[in-house]
Amino acid sequence: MIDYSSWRHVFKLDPDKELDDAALEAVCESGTDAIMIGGTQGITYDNTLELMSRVRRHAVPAVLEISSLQAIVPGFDAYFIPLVLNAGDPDWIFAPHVKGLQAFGSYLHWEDIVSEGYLVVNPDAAVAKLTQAKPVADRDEAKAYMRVAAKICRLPTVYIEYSGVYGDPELVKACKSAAEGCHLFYGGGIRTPEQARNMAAVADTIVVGNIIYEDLQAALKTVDAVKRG
Ligand SMILES: CC(C)=CCC/C(C)=C/CC/C(C)=C/CC/C(C)=C/CC/C(C)=C/CC/C(C)=C/CC/C(C)=C/COP(=O)(O)OP(=O)(O)O
Ligand SMILES: O=P(O)(O)OC[C@@H](O)CO
Ligand SMILES: [Mg+2]
Repeated sequence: MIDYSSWRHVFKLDPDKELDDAALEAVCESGTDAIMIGGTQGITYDNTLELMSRVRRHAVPAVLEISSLQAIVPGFDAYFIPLVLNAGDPDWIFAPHVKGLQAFGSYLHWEDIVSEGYLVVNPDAAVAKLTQAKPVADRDEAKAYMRVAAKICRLPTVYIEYSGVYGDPELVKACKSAAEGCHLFYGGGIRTPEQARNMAAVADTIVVGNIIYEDLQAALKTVDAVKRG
């Protein structure tokens, strides 16, 4: 079973985006705790397999955040399975999971599966549109979602997803105060060491994505900011 409890920093790589070998090596050897592969749009079996194989040249743990039944590739260290807490279309809460278990049930190693309560806070993110995410009214409501995930559903992890924009550290802090043993991931809009440090102060793990493709050197600086203070 993968031990994500000590992870402070994760890079999220998108199979639908280009990254040359030198950049990929820099990301994998950066000192980040893990590589998460995932995205909402353009995720296929082939592009996921290709990216996983390239990441596998390095020792860093590699996990898949599943967004499509058609792109579940064997060979990852663990599989993170999102359950969208504020999905407006309830089919995104359990329907693909039922299909997934029908398709893969007998091949499953449950110790490699990590359930992830997903709170989609940025209404403009692709995942918000896909799942018709209900707007999160305020910090109090975010905290209540967190309690539903941690205390009622007893999920092991929650992911506060702001994909594309930098979020509200006070909202994340409120969620953390209600997490009680549930591991809190934060992702969205981290572009500077200061943003990385600020979110790492309130979340258990920060996830850095788009900046890898926009400014690699800036992305690499977020690792040291979190891991070396
Ligand atoms: C052979 C083998 C290894 C067997 C093991 C198989 C296995 C692990 C089976 C699991 C069975 C199972 C329960 C499957 C569920 C499958 C599934 C499709 C679940 C649905 C997940 C879900 C709710 C997806 C909705 C979208 C979502 C929440 C995606 C998360 C990732 C995300 C938001 C990425 C960020 O995207 P973003 O950067 O904003 O978008 P772009 O793509 O535009 O960049
Ligand atoms: O791409 P960014 O905005 O860094 O967000 C990271 C991650 O939370 C996306 O799922
Ligand atoms: Mg993305």
